[in-house]
Amino acid sequence: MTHEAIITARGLRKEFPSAGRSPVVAVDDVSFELFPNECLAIVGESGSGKTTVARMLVGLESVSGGTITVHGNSRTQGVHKLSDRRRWAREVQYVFQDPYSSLNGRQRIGDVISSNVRLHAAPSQTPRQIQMEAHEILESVGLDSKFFQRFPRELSGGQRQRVAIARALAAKPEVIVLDEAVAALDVSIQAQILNLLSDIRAAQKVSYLFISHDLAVVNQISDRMIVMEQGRVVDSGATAELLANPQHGYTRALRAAVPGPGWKPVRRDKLSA
Ligand SMILES: Nc1ncnc2c1ncn2[C@@H]1O[C@H](COP(=O)(O)OP(=O)(O)OP(=O)(O)O)[C@@H](O)[C@H]1O
Repeated sequence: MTHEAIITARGLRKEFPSAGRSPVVAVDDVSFELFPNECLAIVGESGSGKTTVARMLVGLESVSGGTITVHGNSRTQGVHKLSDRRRWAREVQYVFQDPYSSLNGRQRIGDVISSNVRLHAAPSQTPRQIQMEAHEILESVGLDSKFFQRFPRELSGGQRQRVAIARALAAKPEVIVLDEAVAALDVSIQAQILNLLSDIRAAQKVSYLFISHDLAVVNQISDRMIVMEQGRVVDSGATAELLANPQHGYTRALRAAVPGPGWKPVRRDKLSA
């Protein structure tokens, strides 16, 4: 891991207006860094502000205070030019929680992927090369050529989430934000997707900002984590250490709430994935 962060958030703040009352402070003084090829988890219960942080990063929400930069370039002001939008998209892609609503039902899977490849392709790339690349990307997420002609409704939840990951990869991003990306899936399918994400990270040197309320999942995939409660970061550190020895009462409470007999943190160096 080099020491130059890709993403740097400093004192990030988000207020939402609330009719007749003082604004809701969804994110309050949040700071973190994301380094190349690492997986940083943002953990917290529903409403703690995780998604709002991610939405500010990708420009889906304005920033009320503080800064968020990618390679030192501010994302606080938003972008207007198409070329800047494309650059932002190449830097950071977003995979949403719900694989059922995040894909356009009328678009074939092949088109979902090839349209994103095309958007970020070099001008010299031919349509045939773009098609081939789209096939390769689908293959890399475990979906063979027969999926190219299919529609989202013909796929399972896990397969759809593979498509959503493939669509993100088509932009060749440096960072993928995974926002509760396995939360809607059965536990066995979750494990397959987490393994896939680990394989992709090993092969492609991509970084993940992995948003989740589920410490068992975070334990499997992330190197470091920050814990959010009511908009603030209350705990942070290496995932295995923090889960073994949570510093903050809130992290201890989250940790204690993880279901399953004999649940214990797994050291990353003992993980096979
Ligand atoms: N557009 C909005 N307008 C007003 N309040 C909002 C808006 N979006 C989020 N909030 C509020 O901001 C707070 C943080 O929400 P956020 O969705 O970021 O939390 P979260 O930790 O991601 O939870 P979840 O996993 O349920 O999405 C909540 O109190 C939420 O109600």
